[in-house]
Parts: sequence; C-alpha cells; structure tokens
Amino acid sequence: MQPRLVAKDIACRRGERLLFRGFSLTCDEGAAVHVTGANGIGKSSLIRILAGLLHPFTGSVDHAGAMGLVDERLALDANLPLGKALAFWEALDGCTHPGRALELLQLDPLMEVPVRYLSTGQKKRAALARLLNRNCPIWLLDEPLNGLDSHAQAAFEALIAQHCAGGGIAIVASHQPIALPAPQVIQLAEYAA
Ligand SMILES: Nc1ncnc2c1ncn2[C@@H]1O[C@H](COP(=O)(O)OP(=O)(O)OP(=O)(O)O)[C@@H](O)[C@H]1O
Repeated sequence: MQPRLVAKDIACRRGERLLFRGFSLTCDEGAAVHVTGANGIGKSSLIRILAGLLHPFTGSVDHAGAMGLVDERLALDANLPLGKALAFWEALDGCTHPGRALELLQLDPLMEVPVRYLSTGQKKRAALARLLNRNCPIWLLDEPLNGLDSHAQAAFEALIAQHCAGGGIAIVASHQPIALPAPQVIQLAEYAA
C-alpha cells in the first residue's frame, strides 16, 4: 500500500483561542514537509491533529499507512534499563531488526542504563530508535533535533532522507532549520487565525 496523508481545511482551537485555519496538506510517498514558525504558533498542535491525538476544530485528516509520532514525550518506562524498555515495544511492534536502530543511533553502550538517567539527547535518540523499530511509513516528528548534538542531528537527517527515498513520508514541525530531501516548507503563520 502506498502511504498517503491528506489534511483538509484544518482549523485548530486551543482553549478559547483559534490558532490557525484553512490548513490543507497532501503527502504522497517520498514527501518531506517542514512546518515551521515561531513558538506558540501551533506546530505541535498541528502534529497532534495529524496524528489523531487532537480533534481539529474543523476539517479532517485521512491517511493510508501506519503513523509513528516522535514528540517531547518519551514513551519508554523510566524505571527500566534502556535495553529492556525498548525490547518491550520491539515485541509489540514485531520489530525484526532492533540492532539496526541501536547501531544507527549509537545506543549500544546505554542498554543497561535506566531510562530515567539518560541525558536529554540520549532520550531523544531512544525515542528515534523506537520510531525506526516500528518500521511505519508515515513519520510525524515534532522538534526531532531538539537535544541532539550536531553529529546525531546529521545522522538523523540522513535517516529521514533514507526513509523518504524508500517511499516513506516525513512531516517535521520545527522552528529550527533541518535538512530534508526536497522539502515542502510551510510557514504556519500564513494560516494564523
Ligand atoms: N491544552 C491547551 N489548552 C489551551 N491552550 C493550549 C493547550 N496546549 C497548547 N496551548 C496553546 O496553544 C498554542 C500553540 O501551542 P503549540 O505547542 O502547538 O505551539 P508550537 O508552535 O509547537 O510552539 P513551540 O515552538 O514553542 O513548541 C500556545 O499558545 C499554547 O499555549
């Protein structure tokens, strides 16, 4: 199945405020999108709407293919050593090559460290490993480079390029520059309500 994500005429309200409206997006296989804008403009809210975690005020989102979300929440058991915490999800996700993500994200030396002791950048790398292990075609990434050092940033940018070259879709919300393959850059301010 070809991955696809279509958002139609989305408006987003948080509390009593309408943040943006009239937002539409169509992504087919290989698409890379960078949603950018100032703090508070609504980038994270948009990613959560696309992920189906937040209802849009108006509009609809349809997708074909599984979606994987990485945001600031680390969905790993804080009390387990990293290796065990990742293994829990590898089993559920049916991951057949967990070693690949560990190697690509240089997590091998951290397998015995409890998740709660990981540094900010190490936690982000662990979240990205979970994403890779899920092997899903649609990546929804909210500030994926936050906390990563320059080496890890470049490594993850290369992984996104590989994902899109293989037909995957990557939608990145970030206020900072990120190297994406032939990206569609969307200034969310253009849709401000
Ligand atoms: N649950 C909520 N209730 C009310 N307002 C909220 C809620 N969550 C977020 N907001 C507000 O919605 C606005 C957009 O927040 P959002 O996190 O989507 O912005 P952002 O563009 O991702 O910002 P940043 O670049 O700082 O991460 C902010 O003004 C925020 O305070």
